[in-house]
Amino acid sequence: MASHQIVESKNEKGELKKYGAFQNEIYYQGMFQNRTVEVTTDPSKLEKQAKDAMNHKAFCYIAGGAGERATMDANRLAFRQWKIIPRMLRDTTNRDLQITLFGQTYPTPLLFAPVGIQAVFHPDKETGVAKIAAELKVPYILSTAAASTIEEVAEASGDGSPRWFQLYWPQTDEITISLLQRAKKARYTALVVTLDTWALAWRPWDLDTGFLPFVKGEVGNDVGFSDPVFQRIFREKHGKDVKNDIVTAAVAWSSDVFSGKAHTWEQLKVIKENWDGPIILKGIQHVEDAKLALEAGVQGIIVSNHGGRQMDGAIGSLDVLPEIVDAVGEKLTVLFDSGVRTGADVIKALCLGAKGVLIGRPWVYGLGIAGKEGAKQVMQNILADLDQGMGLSGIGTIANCNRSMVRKVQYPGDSNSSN
Ligand SMILES: Cc1cc2nc3c(=O)[nH]c(=O)nc-3n(C[C@H](O)[C@H](O)[C@H](O)COP(=O)(O)O)c2cc1C
Ligand SMILES: O=C(O)C(=O)c1ccccc1
Repeated sequence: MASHQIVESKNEKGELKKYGAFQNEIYYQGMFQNRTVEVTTDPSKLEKQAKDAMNHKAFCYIAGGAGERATMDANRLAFRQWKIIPRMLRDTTNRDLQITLFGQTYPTPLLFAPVGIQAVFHPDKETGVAKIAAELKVPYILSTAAASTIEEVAEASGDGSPRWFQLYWPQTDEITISLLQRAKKARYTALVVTLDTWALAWRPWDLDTGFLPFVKGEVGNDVGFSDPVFQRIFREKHGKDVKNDIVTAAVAWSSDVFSGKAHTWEQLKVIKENWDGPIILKGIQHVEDAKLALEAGVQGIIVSNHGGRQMDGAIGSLDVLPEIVDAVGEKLTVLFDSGVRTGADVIKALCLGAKGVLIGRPWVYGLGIAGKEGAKQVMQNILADLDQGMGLSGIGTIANCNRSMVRKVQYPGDSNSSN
């Protein structure tokens, strides 16, 4: 049972713990109070725990969203309104959480969403999270806006561990191609191209706290600053090396990557010509864009509104998932993120047709609270909750998730807690 192996661990005598399944592992730790890190198991308390533990600006950066956070609310409300209809008298004692994406099998349906500048949350940063992701065998998706380099994260994640690269698409093709070559060489197996953040949104919390460290050159430019093509172009233009003027270099890098200029469908050609593995477009919300993605010849999409951090007023991401799956789900691998907080949320997204689910803020809070082990604990909690919830819903394998098991119902009291 691949889903059980990854949480097997040994006691002091070297015996395998008899509690193998995800939920038993967490129950066991809770009952005997031997959790190695104290991250709450209550999703509605996680944000508050992070707020108390973290530097104020860094906390606001994670917890904040675009505008009045209406899309963040819509993401949660959509999850509240979709309800699970459990099945009974099915043998689901041994659950299998495996999925297969692009020919690769993974023991769970979760992925670490790409998250930038992780050094501002904890010194463990990307390299630390990549390590615990490898331990969990959950794919780690490295952001272009990282505080570690492509090569450092590959090294930390180790041979054979699943890692994908997320591209913030530079305006300069030569730089794009160089990033893709580096990611290929460092054996990232899939490429996520984020489409919704060619300019940063109006984010009041960051504006009010003055949080934009990568533009000032403080942190978060490691992928760019370590790039030989970016370095050469910078030298030619400015007559000096990146390392001798990181403030100017940061402006040059961030204005190439977050240029305020959207690319076009035609320009995807450059990426397709320079990447051998699967290409996944992140930030799709409109069914017509999903169809254009199919026409463009990519292999997957991530139905996402960036966790409500980009277009405020945009629809809750879960609400567009069914129509997108109906339109392209047989031909494209449809992944999902935005607003996933619990095991039940994962089940809902899978029942609505997602083939895998990315987790954003929750593990970042865990990272802020207790470093990489905190991030790991949060993912394990969601996995345990998912494992248990699958059993209680009569779902033995991920393939059993289907639309007959969910229904949209609007109760007057539905609220948007667990942001
Ligand atoms: C602090 C933070 C930084 C993020 N940085 C990136 C990034 O560098 N690249 C990217 O594609 N998405 C980024 N995202 C968006 C996530 O990948 C994901 O779409 C989002 O967090 C999902 O919503 P959720 O937080 O409600 O789970 C970031 C999200 C957060 C919270
Ligand atoms: O904050 C984000 O959502 C994001 O995608 C980002 C943008 C710039 C730098 C780092 C992360």
